[in-house]
Amino acid sequence: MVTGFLSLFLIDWEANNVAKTILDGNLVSKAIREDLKKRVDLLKEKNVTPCLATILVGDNPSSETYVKMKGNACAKIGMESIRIHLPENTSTEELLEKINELNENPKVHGILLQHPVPAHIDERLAFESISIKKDVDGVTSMGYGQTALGFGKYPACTPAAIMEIIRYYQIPIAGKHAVVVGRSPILGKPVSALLLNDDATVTTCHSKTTNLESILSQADIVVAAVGKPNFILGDWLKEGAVVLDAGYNKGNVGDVDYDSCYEKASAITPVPGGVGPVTISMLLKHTVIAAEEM
Ligand SMILES: Nc1nc2c(c(=O)[nH]1)N[C@@H](CN(C=O)c1ccc(C(=O)N[C@@H](CCC(=O)O)C(=O)O)cc1)CN2
Repeated sequence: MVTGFLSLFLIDWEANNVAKTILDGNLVSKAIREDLKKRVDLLKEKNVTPCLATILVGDNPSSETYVKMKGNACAKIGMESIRIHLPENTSTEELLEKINELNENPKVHGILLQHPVPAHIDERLAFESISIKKDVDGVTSMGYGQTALGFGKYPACTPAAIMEIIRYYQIPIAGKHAVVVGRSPILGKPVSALLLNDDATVTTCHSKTTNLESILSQADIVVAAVGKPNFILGDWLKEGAVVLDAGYNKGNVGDVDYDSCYEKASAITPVPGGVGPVTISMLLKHTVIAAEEM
């Protein structure tokens, strides 16, 4: 029997129904990078320094920031990085040539081609030219296929980050209804596959989906990967849903309207400080694995 202040507190707790968890990507990231630092030190004792090559084409300021963040993150845990910055007018052939050089460079364990590339470049062809052994960003069709079949070594990094956050916070997914909003090749499609592989019942929604709100109202887990700022509203959610916001819109704004979704959710990732930092940690992790397996 609970009496007094405690009983009032419990009634209030039950009335609000859900305890909130802010899914802290910086915390998850810190744990991953601490482990990676130790693994990098061990590799260095064997004269192997994990090395990530990043390729940026053009002058998109956000992409410049992300590539810089990746290079800095490598340095912080003792990894090497090679930063290649190609001009906006680079041709597809020139880009393929550069990727080929990196494929053949034995010092390089992982290759990242920053998306998006300028419109005149065939991005798919460029992604496909990355050696599967060095596809630490999970962008090749072979990498995606392996991920979908459940034996991929390097799933695309944002989907991998979402799964890592789910694991870190021990959020149950088997038998849960996960709704992914977005179907891009390096986000919506692979995260749907990863959730399915972990026994969620997955609905993938996209721009032609009718009744999005009604589908979302049945979701236990929502992954927002739509690329539209503040798009998902709290009113659309089931009480107690877990919300993972993979949006990275201008001004560090997510795809989820945080304040209204926070009210409804039992757990939610913020932007910034949610999926983003873990995405970079997964890229480092995949590169370290590639170096370990060399
Ligand atoms: N080849 C790829 N291109 C792109 C990917 C990718 O995974 N592979 N993802 C996105 C952008 N992205 C990485 O490239 C990315 C975006 C945002 C963050 C991040 O940590 N954001 C911070 C805030 C940023 C800041 O402080 O300025 C956060 O959310 O806390 C990391 C990676 C597109 N392209």
